[in-house]
Amino acid sequence: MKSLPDRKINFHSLYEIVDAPIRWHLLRTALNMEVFGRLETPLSAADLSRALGSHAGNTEVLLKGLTAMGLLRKNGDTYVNTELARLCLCPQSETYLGGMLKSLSVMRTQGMENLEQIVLNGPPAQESGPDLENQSLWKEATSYLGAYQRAGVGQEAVEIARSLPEWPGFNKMLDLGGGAGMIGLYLVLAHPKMKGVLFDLPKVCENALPLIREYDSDMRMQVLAGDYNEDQLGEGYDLVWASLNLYYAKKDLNHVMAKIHQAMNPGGVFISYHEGLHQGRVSPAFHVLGRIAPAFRAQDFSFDQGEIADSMLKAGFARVHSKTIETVNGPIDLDIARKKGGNNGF
Ligand SMILES: C[S@@+](CC[C@H](N)C(=O)[O-])C[C@H]1O[C@@H](n2cnc3c(N)ncnc32)[C@H](O)[C@@H]1O
Repeated sequence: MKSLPDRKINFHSLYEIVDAPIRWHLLRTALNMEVFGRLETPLSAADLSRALGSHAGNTEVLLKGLTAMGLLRKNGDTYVNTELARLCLCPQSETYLGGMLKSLSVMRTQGMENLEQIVLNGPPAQESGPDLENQSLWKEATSYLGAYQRAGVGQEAVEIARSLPEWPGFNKMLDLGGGAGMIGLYLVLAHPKMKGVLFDLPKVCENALPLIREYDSDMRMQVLAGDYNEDQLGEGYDLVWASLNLYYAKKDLNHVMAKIHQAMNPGGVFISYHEGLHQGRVSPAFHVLGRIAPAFRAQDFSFDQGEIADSMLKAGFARVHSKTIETVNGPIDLDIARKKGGNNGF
């Protein structure tokens, strides 16, 4: 006779894997139907369904699901946005992340519906994912990148840069591949005198400039359009900031790094903010999984831990200090490089 297994396995994490797409379907549907925009003030499911022209019963099911996910609060018969939904999911908010989340979901899951075929046969013969070197894609992304940068990433950059002993002496900074340019703008406006330059692809700069001017009446932030693989980056920088954008320099990272080094003043500081994969590229999970769809298309573009720091040293930076910090973008490696000269003692 067989005996029953004498084990008590905690397999709850497997349910969470099954549930993950459910959460996204609920959120995507609510974003598409502009549910959050209407729940700034409390509404019952019946009132909301009248406003949306939707099925009353299923509108209530949707609202209950969003409440269970912590995006709405239920009070009696009415539903209202939580703080997170109010700030990040209402289209009228300056920190609306709905556009970015929808675009991320496409980038992160493209091709996954045929995953068995891809695992069996290898990457599709024709590239099927978004072309991340396409200027138009980044141009369209500028407005949602701006909201993302205003939602805390800009302030995070300020905290990092302000903790540098060189901070008070900075006069000019470069936000390299900065997209909407808000991170550079936060840095510049947090400093009494520093001016800034956003460097990005020409079509992106066209969209970024009016966004920057909304906040920068003194014109402390300028825009320099170009491709960092081909063009010069300007000169005289005391601080260079590059976050989540050096992937497109990967064909020859050392070449771009040498240009960054050359564009900086003696004693200048270069802060790189990128993921660093380790343990044979299986960790951190957030980055491994977030970029696994392109990896299946043979476009595994994430950085290894130490890759950027090595390139900084090859380019002639005197010293690199690296550390991993927890961010809204998961664990991020900060590689802080110093150029010889100035008052930094190298
Ligand atoms: C993921 S966004 C990151 C934006 C910003 N640094 C941030 O952290 O929010 C990548 C940026 O790199 C820029 N980029 C891509 N290829 C580039 C190139 N060859 N030269 C300059 N910028 C480039 C894109 O236009 C886009 O703005």
